[in-house]
Amino acid sequence: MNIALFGYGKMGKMIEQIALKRNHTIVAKVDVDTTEINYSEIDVAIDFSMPNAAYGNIKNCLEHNIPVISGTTGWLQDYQNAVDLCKEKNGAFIYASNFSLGVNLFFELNSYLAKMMAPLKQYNVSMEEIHHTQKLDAPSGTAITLAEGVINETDYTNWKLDEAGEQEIPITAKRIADTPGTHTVSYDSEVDGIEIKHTAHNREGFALGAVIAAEWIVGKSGVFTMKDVLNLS
Ligand SMILES: NC(=O)C1=CN([C@@H]2O[C@H](COP(=O)(O)OP(=O)(O)OC[C@H]3O[C@@H](n4cnc5c(N)ncnc54)[C@H](O)[C@@H]3O)[C@@H](O)[C@H]2O)C=CC1
Ligand SMILES: O=C(O)C1=N[C@H](C(=O)O)C[C@H](O)C1
Repeated sequence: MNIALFGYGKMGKMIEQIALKRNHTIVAKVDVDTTEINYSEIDVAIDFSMPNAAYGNIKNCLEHNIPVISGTTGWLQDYQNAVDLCKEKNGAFIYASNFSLGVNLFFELNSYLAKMMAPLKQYNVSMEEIHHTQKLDAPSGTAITLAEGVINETDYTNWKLDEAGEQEIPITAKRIADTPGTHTVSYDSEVDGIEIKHTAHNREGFALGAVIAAEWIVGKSGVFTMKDVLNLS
């Protein structure tokens, strides 16, 4: 497969390594200073760029009928526009806040636990995410997906960074050097606590998941999620 990388930073470079090992060809490495892109040779685009760049990259690819995988976080105010454009162009698009298999299993576990905890009003939920110090957005996309998973199963209505109101899930974002991504969901009562935690040891899991999603989407049309790719419930 001919892959174009949009964003050639930490993730772009890791995805390149994994893609080459899986016998794909990288036909473009598009970064902030790229002036020309030959769309005709691209089978699929993988965007891990920046919050202010992701939607523009996705739009350009969909307008050139290129299927797009996006892992960039912090641009979701434009997600619905991407969905609408994808449908209008009969294109193919996946956004995932986290492409790793482990986190996608963790999302399922989070929803299952939230469903069990929903009637137990003596427990309050909270979340913590820890990432490296170069991360631009907070809270992480993964923490937002986890919060949405809890909101779908409980009476919580929203999430909030730091101090939260009555029906809101408080999310704490910490920035510590060289931390690829750690997410904890906690339920606390006066007498005990329950925690589930996912720790990324490096970026390989994210990159492999993105390449698997790219392999999966070629030849399809529609807006998909990692649940579709991994065939999860
Ligand atoms: N969904 C997932 O599984 C994961 C998502 N991420 C997200 O992916 C994004 C990238 O992460 P990193 O590679 O760690 O960041 P990074 O800062 O190392 O790389 C981002 C790259 O995008 C480039 N860029 C800026 N404007 C651009 C434009 N208009 N077009 C193309 N490239 C442009 C930057 O110059 C930089 O090289 C972040 O939003 C991060 O939160 C990161 C890891 C996993
Ligand atoms: O910026 C990162 O590094 C990561 N970003 C994603 C997020 O915001 O959840 C995924 C992963 O946690 C690493």
